[in-house]
Amino acid sequence: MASTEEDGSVEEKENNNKKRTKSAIAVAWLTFYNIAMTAGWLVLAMAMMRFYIQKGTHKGLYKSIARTLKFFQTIALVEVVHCAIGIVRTSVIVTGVQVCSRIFMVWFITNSIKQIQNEESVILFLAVWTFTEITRYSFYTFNLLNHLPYFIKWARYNMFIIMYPLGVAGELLTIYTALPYVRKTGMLSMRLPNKYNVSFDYYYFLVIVMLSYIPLFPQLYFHMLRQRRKVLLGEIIVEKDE
Ligand SMILES: CCCCCCCCCCCCC[C@@H](O)CC(=O)SCCNC(=O)CCNC(=O)[C@H](O)C(C)(C)COP(=O)(O)OP(=O)(O)OC[C@H]1O[C@@H](n2cnc3c(N)ncnc32)[C@H](O)[C@@H]1OP(=O)(O)O
Repeated sequence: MASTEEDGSVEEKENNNKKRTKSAIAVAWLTFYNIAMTAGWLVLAMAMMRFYIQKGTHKGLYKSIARTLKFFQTIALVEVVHCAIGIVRTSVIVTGVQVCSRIFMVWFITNSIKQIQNEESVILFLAVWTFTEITRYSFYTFNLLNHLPYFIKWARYNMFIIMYPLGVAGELLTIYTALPYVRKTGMLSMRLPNKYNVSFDYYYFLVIVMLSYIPLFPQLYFHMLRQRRKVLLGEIIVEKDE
């Protein structure tokens, strides 16, 4: 009996040690990840400002930062994995929608349709994303290091109130501007007859994407409002299990 109890406590200790080691690894990885992402978006911010100061126009700005933007925005897919394996307490669905819609904007809209790259709406969503991500990743970094300045916490949970609608406006305007080019060129579309016997019209797909902002965006926005109440006002919020 005594030995069983002893075994039990050894096992328990081992499990606790494992949990501690795992969370230490998770914390180390997240700290590294968030520092790298803060740096990446800071580089983007500086590149955009330098371009604008030197050239005095936004024309050509997207092209000049496209590679860095594609790299750091695509890497953000890792955040869906963070949620899925449980190292951050965030919904996979909320994070998935946020990250995938951004990746879609970057790769399948702005990168694929050269004619729209100089639109003001592109600069609008780029500026908003950049500001948001610098704030968000520095918030996570300082939080993990237990040295979170209040102004970063304040900015993380207040600026989105304006930034989210502005970012969405930039994204929707960009897709809207892309529609005539997509219709004219028939890009990424498949018309019948073809050997796969499949028809796909990218133009209508984009219309559906635009419409999908109506049910999806409020969910992201209200999620952030709930997070805001929890973090800034200390409200206890019971989230439904997924
Ligand atoms: C294929 C075609 C798809 C087309 C889809 C079309 C539909 C699209 C509709 C959607 C529109 C989106 C538009 C969007 O792109 C526009 C913009 O972004 S504009 C700029 C403004 N944006 C924002 O402010 C972004 C706000 N969103 C977010 O911050 C996140 O993405 C979100 C997942 C929504 C919310 O974040 P989260 O739930 O993680 O909240 P918290 O930050 O409070 O964190 C919760 C806890 O998790 C910990 N955490 C999370 N991530 C990390 C990390 N990287 N490192 C460390 N810790 C992390 C965090 O600390 C919290 O922990 P705890 O509760 O323990 O304190």
